[in-house]
Amino acid sequence: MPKVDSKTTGFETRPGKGGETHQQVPKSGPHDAEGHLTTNQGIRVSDNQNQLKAGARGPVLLEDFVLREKIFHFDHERIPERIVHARGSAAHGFFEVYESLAELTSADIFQRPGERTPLFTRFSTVAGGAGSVDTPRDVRGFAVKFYTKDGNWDLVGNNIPVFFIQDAIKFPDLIHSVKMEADRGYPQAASAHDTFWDFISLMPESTHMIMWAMSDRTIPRTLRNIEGFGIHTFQMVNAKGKSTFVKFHWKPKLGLASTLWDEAVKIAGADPDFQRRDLFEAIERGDFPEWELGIQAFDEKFADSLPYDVLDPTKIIPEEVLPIRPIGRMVLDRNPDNFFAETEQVAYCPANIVPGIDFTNDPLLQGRLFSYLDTQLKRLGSTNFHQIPINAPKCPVMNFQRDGHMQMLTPKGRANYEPNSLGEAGEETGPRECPVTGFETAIGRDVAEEQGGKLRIRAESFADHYSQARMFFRSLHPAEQAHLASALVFELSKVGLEHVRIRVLANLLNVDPDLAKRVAEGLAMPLPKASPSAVPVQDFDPSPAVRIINGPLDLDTLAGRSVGVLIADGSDAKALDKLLKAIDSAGARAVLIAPKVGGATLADGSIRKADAQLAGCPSVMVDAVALVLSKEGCKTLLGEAAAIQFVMDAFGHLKAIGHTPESAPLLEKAGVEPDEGVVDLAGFVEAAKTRYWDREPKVRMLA
Ligand code: HEM
Repeated sequence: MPKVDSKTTGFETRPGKGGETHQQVPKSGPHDAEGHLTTNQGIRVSDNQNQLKAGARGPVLLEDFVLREKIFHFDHERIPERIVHARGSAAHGFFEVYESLAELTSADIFQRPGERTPLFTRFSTVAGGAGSVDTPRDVRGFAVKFYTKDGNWDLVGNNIPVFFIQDAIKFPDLIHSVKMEADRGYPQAASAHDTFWDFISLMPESTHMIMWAMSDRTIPRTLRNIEGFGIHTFQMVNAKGKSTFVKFHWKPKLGLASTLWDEAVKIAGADPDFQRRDLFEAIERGDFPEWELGIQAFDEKFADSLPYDVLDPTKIIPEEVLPIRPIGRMVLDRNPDNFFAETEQVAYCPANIVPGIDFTNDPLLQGRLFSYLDTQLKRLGSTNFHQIPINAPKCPVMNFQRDGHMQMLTPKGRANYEPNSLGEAGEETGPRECPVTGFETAIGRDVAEEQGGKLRIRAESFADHYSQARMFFRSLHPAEQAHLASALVFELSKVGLEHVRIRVLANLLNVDPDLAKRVAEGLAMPLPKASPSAVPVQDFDPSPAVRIINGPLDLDTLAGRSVGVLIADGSDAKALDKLLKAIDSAGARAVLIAPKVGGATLADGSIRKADAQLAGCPSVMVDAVALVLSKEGCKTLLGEAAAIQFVMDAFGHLKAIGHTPESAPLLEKAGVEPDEGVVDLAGFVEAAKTRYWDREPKVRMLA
């Protein structure tokens, strides 16, 4: 008998002759409504379970256009993934400007206080393929497409304010070296291998970036906890044509937070989509991630006063030297409707700028201006990819460009060129240029330099490769310094070529002799002589703003974080509810974890459903843990390796552990040596707002 399953589908479910399931529009209709499955030509399909055959067991007929179209489309579902930044997660949102920036820029987006501009932001890792994991040690891409009234502006940055190379001509070499090695096809999404470090060891200009890349910045806890940087110096140009140099900074409202390396490795196994899931779920539950956009604005005189070149993308201007002016905020408040249509097909391009913003002569930026459009033609298959909804500007687009693969528009009339005089015959003449509102390239500095000869050289002002690397290392919290040194030991331990390790050590000596010594000891290698530096290394003042721990964005908070609450049969319902309420009030998300996903029978006889099964939710998935166990429940878990590991890892990853007195045997079995981060349930929510860095030397041998 057909079954009407109206609650879930509104369709009738009936078995076919071979026992297969057919979900069908009810025979009684309505047949004029939506809900009918069709081919791409709009032909309604009567059977989506069986091919057209000659006889029930006979050969398939070539005329089965329903089958052929379906399989044809499926066969072509994959498109080339991005050559870099292939794995990404994205969301829609808006930018809201705080005040008019008319004195700096004529960009429409920055004129009217409080005005919102829609945007689409994609975060990514760099080296791994589209199907790789979320938590390798890697730079995170931070690309924002602003759909302004004057056209699309793309700010295509990273979560690190500097880059590996100074000249775009080295980009293919850099990426070849970090990707899977050419002959063996591994490692995936990892820089810890010979070819990457071989290249780096020969590129002293990468030293500053290597300091950032080996720091905790490249193992962020979530995508909601990263900063973003435009990296290059750009220009803002006001209505009078006056230009000002700017650097763009995104500051996360939830602060900066990282994982420990051991934690990142374990997350990769427990949930390869950890950061993608986190972003998606936060937005789904209305916990919208937010960043503040700020600028460092400066003139040529200031630029000339700096001991480094502002056109060099391996340098920062420390916030202590030039404070950041907040200019607006970005809120991500809507997930994509379709991953492929939006996250995959979005095409960011640093060349997409709007009147009021302009490039500089940064040689890395200049090369990027060519690369993106070129690669996107290959990736998206047509010059018309700007018409894909996620890429299409939300302002009028009118020109005489025509035709091409996958042209979606149907321009009318004869005017596909200009100048034309078709208007005189009463016909449509099409759009025309506008010297008043059209994009004008800023007449910036370096005009004199541009009049020089054609030179394939690197500017001498780019020659200091070590002073800022030293400044960065010396600005870090001691725990971060130890992580950085250990990361170098880890990566170089995976490098089989000894001469490469020696060359890296020789470069590190220029950064900081103590760092080089720690890494050499960690590798059990003697220290070589320092490599030559093109210019003397300088001791700049430290920049505490680059720190995570105890830095300006190290917020003691539970907001936006997650807490794993372990329960088992016999747990106390009242204590549990009180804790859950406190976690919720602190702005965090409680994840109820039990040995079985169906839940646990609490002491009062009630059944509490779990959010996750213990074996499938190790403590690396959460920011702090609470053990709400009864004596009996705890006793049972003493025989469960997942429970012991849960506690052991939480302790080893320096997380707060709240617990009932009855949970003590589990702490003991997990080797927990109580400290100020191991507390009773009453003190837990406060304790859970931070990690316990002082614990680290007791649980880990760091370099
Ligand atoms: C400051 C230096 C750089 C930054 C911050 C940067 C950032 C990014 C980001 C965030 C993406 C991913 C965009 C997305 O989510 O779709 C990306 C993609 C890409 N980048 Fe870069 N990049 C840099 C340097 C370069 C250079 C020097 C080149 C080449 C000369 C380059 C070529 C590419 C290419 C080809 C893609 C793939 C684009 C696509 O398929 O849509 N990048 N970059």
